[in-house]
Amino acid sequence: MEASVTIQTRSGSYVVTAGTGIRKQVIKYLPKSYESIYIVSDQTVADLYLEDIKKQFASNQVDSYVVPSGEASKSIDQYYELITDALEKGLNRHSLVIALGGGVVGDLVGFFASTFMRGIDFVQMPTTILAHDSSVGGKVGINHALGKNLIGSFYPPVAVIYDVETLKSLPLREVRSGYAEVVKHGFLEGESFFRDVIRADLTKPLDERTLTKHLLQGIQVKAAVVERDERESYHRMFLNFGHTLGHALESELGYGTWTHGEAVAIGMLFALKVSQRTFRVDLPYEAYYEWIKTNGYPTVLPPLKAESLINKMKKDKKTKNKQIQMVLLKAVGHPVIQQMEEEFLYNQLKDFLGELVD
Ligand SMILES: NC(=O)c1ccc[n+]([C@@H]2O[C@H](COP(=O)([O-])OP(=O)(O)OC[C@H]3O[C@@H](n4cnc5c(N)ncnc54)[C@H](O)[C@@H]3O)[C@@H](O)[C@H]2O)c1
Ligand SMILES: O=C(O)C(=O)C[C@@H](O)[C@H](O)[C@H](O)COP(=O)(O)O
Ligand SMILES: [Zn+2]
Repeated sequence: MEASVTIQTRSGSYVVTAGTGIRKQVIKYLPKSYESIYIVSDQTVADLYLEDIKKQFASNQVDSYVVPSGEASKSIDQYYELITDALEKGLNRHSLVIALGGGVVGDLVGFFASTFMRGIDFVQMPTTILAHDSSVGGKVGINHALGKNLIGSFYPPVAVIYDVETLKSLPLREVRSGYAEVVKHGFLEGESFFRDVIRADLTKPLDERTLTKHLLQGIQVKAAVVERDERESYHRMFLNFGHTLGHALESELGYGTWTHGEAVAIGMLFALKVSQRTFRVDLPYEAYYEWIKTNGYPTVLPPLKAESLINKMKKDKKTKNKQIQMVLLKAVGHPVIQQMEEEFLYNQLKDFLGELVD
């Protein structure tokens, strides 16, 4: 199986190829040849797949660097260490950087590539379900103690090489986490995709055809938005559905305590509730809540202060005129950007946290 989607934006175009076993033919998907190759991965992924990629290049042409697995690697310290290592190894503007891993590696390495010598080419080689989202669209960056992804840039890769075979080694927690972004794409696209996604039973081994179909549908939803509004002047904000609270939770709980997908899953539940109360519409809140519970997403929160979360939400990049903006739904497939009145939002959040606390 192999399928490709071309992403065409004002800043250029690149091809996303998804297929089984394609990590073993990297050179086939590169847009040109390079003086040297620098592969960056995390420890877990490197142990599993780094050698498969490395051995495709001459030994005097390829170098690699391995970062610790997990969200904590999206840090300014890790970024600086990467720059130092690359300088020591003699990387230059004729080199190619390969980000082999999930969203953490993709975001960190993409940001490194965007700033190293004012920018060198990089390729995304996603290895998680979640990275069907993170590897496409060119958002790269790292975290700050005050908020998620607050340091970053828009820097598209020159290619995305997505070997879906690597997803077989993902632990259940990461399958769940990745599916949160798949269901997000369903909420944004419409009833049919959404209903199809929440039919998935993540606790059982995933049917490869269904998984690949969901990933490609998700990539297409994302590609269409990115092509329309790469730099997020308006429509791209829709891709932030569930993220205003989700990012605040990640930061407030401590990066890596909850996965990105777990936090976004709860963020979407909250966004559905707020949407229903704001627009007096009937959304599939119960069906979605049931799906996340049955599939083992965390639905019980440790005690958290609504006030602290609201302060984190104010640091969100969508904030305008000091007012929090959330992505809400008028219907499945009909997202809107809504300026939130602070007292209303605070009360909604307080109620919501009360319902989810142990
Ligand atoms: N740039 C974007 O558009 C965008 C979009 C969505 C999410 N993100 C970011 O992505 C990050 C989350 O990405 P993630 O969920 O992929 O996390 P991740 O990169 O930390 O990977 C999750 C875990 O799975 C392990 N892993 C990765 N691939 C594996 C494989 N094939 N087999 C076994 N283990 C494997 C990793 O070592 C890690 O421990 C967050 O920082 C989030 O903010 C960015
Ligand atoms: O690509 C986008 O745009 C998204 O919002 C996708 C999100 O899933 C992703 O988590 C992204 O990193 C969030 O972007 P941010 O600008 O809010 O940090
Ligand atoms: Zn996300």
